[in-house]
Amino acid sequence: MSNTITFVTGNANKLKEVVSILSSGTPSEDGTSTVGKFSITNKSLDLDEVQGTIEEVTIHKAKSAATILNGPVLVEDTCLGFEAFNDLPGPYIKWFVKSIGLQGLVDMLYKFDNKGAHAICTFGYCEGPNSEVKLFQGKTKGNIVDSRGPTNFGWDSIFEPEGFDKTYAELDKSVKNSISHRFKALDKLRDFLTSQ
Ligand SMILES: O=P(O)(O)OP(=O)(O)OP(=O)(O)OC[C@H]1O[C@@H](n2cnc3c(O)ncnc32)[C@H](O)[C@@H]1O
Ligand SMILES: [Mg+2]
Repeated sequence: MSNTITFVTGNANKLKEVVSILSSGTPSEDGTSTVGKFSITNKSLDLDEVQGTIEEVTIHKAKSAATILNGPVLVEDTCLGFEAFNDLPGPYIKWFVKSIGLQGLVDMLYKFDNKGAHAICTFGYCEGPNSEVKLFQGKTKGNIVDSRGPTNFGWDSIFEPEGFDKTYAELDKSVKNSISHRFKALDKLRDFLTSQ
């Protein structure tokens, strides 16, 4: 089995965070990271996303990527769910951001006192087209607030993680990358890969 895993994503900001977290802040120049015996490289592809739970969406993404690339792949799907909405939009958050914007998301919670939200990141690792997909999930709780900070990465500017008075967008990248949903999921993935 090849020791090179391809991280497949169409999102440059995700990729930056993954490389930075896996290389503990000092990424190699070509964006490749090393975890245990594995070298993680990347490819930008927009994979089809099915409807379903975050697990189903991630498994489908991983299988599609492993089939297209015919080798070991890593994919990731990110959810943002509101407590007042029984964890919706969840895996559909991307389409909500696109269609109603950040202010629209804030307005969805206008009538509710509970502004609680969960950011969930799920990595799917698949060794090849006929292999099972292994999932690694991380969750960070926070609150939805009026947009503060740069708005270049998804819903970062309206999510204030619990225990902080800054949004993800206002926090130093190194701080976000030490508490985020993505960091927690990568911690589990790193444990798995280093034990292989
Ligand atoms: O190709 P993939 O990896 O699927 O990249 P994507 O941008 O389509 O990402 P998702 O399908 O996982 O959708 C997640 C949405 O949440 C956004 N997002 C993901 N991680 C985020 C983070 O850490 N902070 C803020 N927004 C984030 C992202 O921009 C999307 O709008
Ligand atoms: Mg996507």
